[in-house]
Amino acid sequence: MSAEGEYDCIVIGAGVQGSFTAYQLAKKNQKTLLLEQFLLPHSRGSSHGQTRIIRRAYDQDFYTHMMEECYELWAQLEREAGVKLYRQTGLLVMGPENSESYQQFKVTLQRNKTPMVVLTHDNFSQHIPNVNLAPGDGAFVDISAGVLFADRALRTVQGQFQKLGGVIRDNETVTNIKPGPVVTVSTSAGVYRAKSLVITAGPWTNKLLAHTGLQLPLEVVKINVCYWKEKVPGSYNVKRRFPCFLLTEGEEAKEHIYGLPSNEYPGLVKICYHMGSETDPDQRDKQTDRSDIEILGRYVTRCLPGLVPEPAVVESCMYTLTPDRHFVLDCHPAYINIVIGAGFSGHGFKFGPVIGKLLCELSLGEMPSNDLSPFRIRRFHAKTKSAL
Ligand SMILES: Cc1cc2nc3c(=O)[nH]c(=O)nc-3n(C[C@H](O)[C@H](O)[C@H](O)COP(=O)(O)OP(=O)(O)OC[C@H]3O[C@@H](n4cnc5c(N)ncnc54)[C@H](O)[C@@H]3O)c2cc1C
Ligand SMILES: O=C(O)[C@@H]1CCCCN1
Repeated sequence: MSAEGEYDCIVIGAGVQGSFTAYQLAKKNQKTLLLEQFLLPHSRGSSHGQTRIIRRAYDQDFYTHMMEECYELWAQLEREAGVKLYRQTGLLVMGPENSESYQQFKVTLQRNKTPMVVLTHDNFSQHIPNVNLAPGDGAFVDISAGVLFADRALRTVQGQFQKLGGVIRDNETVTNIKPGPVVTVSTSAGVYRAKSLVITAGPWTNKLLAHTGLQLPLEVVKINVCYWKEKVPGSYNVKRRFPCFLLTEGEEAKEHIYGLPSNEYPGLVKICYHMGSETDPDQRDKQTDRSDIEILGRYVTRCLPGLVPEPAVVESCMYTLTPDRHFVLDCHPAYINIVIGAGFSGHGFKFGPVIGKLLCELSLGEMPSNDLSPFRIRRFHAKTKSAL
C-alpha cells in the first residue's frame, strides 16, 4: 500500500513490545505505523522506569531457551545504536532449598548449562554482604543476568524504528478497529488502513479487542514500585557489585520478592512484590492497597538489615496477568491478519527484542522462529469469552 494513511502494518501501543515489533517490521521494509494514546514518553503503562531485570534463570526451559537469542538481539541493538542498554550484575536466586519452585529454577539452569554459581550457608555472606540467607534456604547466582536500562531502551528502539522510516503517532488513541482483508483503524485524529494489525496495548488489550469480538482472560493489577534507603550509602550499590535478586517464595509471601541494586536513585534500592491488586488502567491510582508494602517491610527487616524497613519512594506500574502467567503471542482466532501480543504478566521486558521478532513473523504470515505453543490463545479453552 502506498497512499497516505495506508500502511503495510499498524501497531497499536508503543510500550516495549509494540516498539520492538514496529522496529522489526521496519527492518523487513514494511511501511509501519506505531500508534500510542499518550504523549511519549509516558508512565501510565507497564514499560516505564529506569530499570528491569534480564535473566536466564526461569522455572521453564522455553523461557531460558528464548533468552539465548534475546541476549544477542539486545547486544545487536546496543551496537547498532551505539548505546549501553544492559549492565551485568548477576541474579541471586534464593528460596527454600526443598521447595518445588526453587528446585525448578535451579534444575532448569543446570539442565541448560547456564553459567551459575551455587552458594552455601558457609560462603554466602563472603559473596553477598548485607543479606541474611534464611535457615533452610538455598542460593545460587545466574551469572549473566543483570539490569536493562528500560527507559533508554524504549527511546533507542523507537529512534531506530524512525531511522528506518517508521512513523510514530503519539497522543492518538485508537477508538475503533474494523477487521477485514484490509484492517481499518480509527483514532482520535484520523483513519488508517493496513494489510495487518498488531495489538500490543498492555493493560488496555481487552478494551481494544472488544472491537474485534474477542476477550482474553487478562487481569490488570497495580504494582507498588518501592525504593528502600540504604543505612550506609553504597552498601547495596551496583558499583560494589551487589546483584539483582529474586526470592522464589519465603516466610512472608507466596509470590516472588525481587530487587535491583541501588543505581538510578542514589542510596535507594528497588525492591518489589511480584503481585498487586486489581485496577482499571484508566484509574490506576484509585487502587491504594498497600498490603504488598507490608510484606516487603517484614522481609527487609528480616533479611536486608542495611536498609530502612519502610520505602522512601513508591512509584506505580501495572502488570497484565494471564491465568498461567505465560504470554499471549498469537493471531486473532477469527482474523489471521490481526496479531496479539499481550499478558506479559510482569516479566516481559527482557524478551522485548525476541517478542518483536515473533510478532513481526506472525504478522507477515511467516513460520515463527520459536515454538509458540505455550503462548497460544487456545490454551485458555472455555475461559476465552468469544462472541464470534
Ligand atoms: C513494577 C514492574 C516491574 C517489572 N519488572 C520486570 C523485570 O524486571 N524484567 C522484565 O523482563 N519485565 C519486568 N516487568 C514487566 C514488563 O515491564 C512488561 O511485561 C512490559 O513492559 C509490557 O509491555 P507492553 O508493551 O506489553 O505494555 P505497555 O508498556 O503497557 O504498552 C502498551 C501501550 O499501549 C498503549 N495503548 C493502549 N491502548 C491504546 C489505544 N487505544 N490507542 C493507542 N495506544 C494505546 C498504552 O498507552 C501503552 O503505551 C515489570 C513490570 C512492572 C510493572
Ligand atoms: O521479570 C523479571 O525478571 C522480574 C522478576 C520478578 C518479578 C518481576 N519481574
